[in-house]
Amino acid sequence: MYLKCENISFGYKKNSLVLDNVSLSLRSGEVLGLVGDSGSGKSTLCKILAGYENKYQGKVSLDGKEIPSKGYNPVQLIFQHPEKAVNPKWKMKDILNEGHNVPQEILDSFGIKKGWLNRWPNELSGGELQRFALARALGSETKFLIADEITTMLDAITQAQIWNTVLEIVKERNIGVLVVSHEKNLIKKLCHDVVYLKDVNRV
Ligand SMILES: Nc1ncnc2c1ncn2[C@@H]1O[C@H](COP(=O)(O)OP(=O)(O)OP(=O)(O)O)[C@@H](O)[C@H]1O
Repeated sequence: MYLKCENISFGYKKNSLVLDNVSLSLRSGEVLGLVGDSGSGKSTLCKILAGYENKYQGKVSLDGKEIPSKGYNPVQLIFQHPEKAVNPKWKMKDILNEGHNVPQEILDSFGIKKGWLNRWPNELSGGELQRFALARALGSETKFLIADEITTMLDAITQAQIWNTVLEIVKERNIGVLVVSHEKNLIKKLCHDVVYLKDVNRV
């Protein structure tokens, strides 16, 4: 299976492009790094790939077909700040099982403790919340994971624990992963290949 974007051009403002004719292809089971200067449009491209932004030119496809806009999205996006992706008025157990029931074995592999399920999001650390975000995103229908700086705010040990778990799961399930990071060592350690996004506004 392939997740592809072809000739993507996009700007938030008229006459000002953030992405100019960008193409990228990610196959099942591949761990691909996406690097580039700050502001070059990496997060914007992630949003386009996961269907969060629709007003672009070009084509995004999953095995040559358009990604369905309704129902479970097989392309799941995880952000740097998990607290922004959760409803602060919901308990973690409700956030976790909003779209589908997350299997106990996924909770165990991310080290999610039973007691955390009854807490509010603001009663968890960034690392704990990110484990929830990943467990939720790795539903059985997930085919691709877009990881936008997901461990940037975490200490080295937590970062390693989280990535080890993610890599184990994606390998087992043949999920393709796009890893956005500024950390060269992390990219080198995790990724089979790397693409560089050029800043269109830099000469
Ligand atoms: N919602 C938005 N509205 C207007 N401009 C935006 C919006 N989001 C991002 N931008 C602008 O688009 C450009 C690309 O931003 P984006 O976050 O995609 O870059 P990035 O490569 O992920 O950067 P970083 O590495 O710093 O996270 C930046 O100039 C940014 O200011």
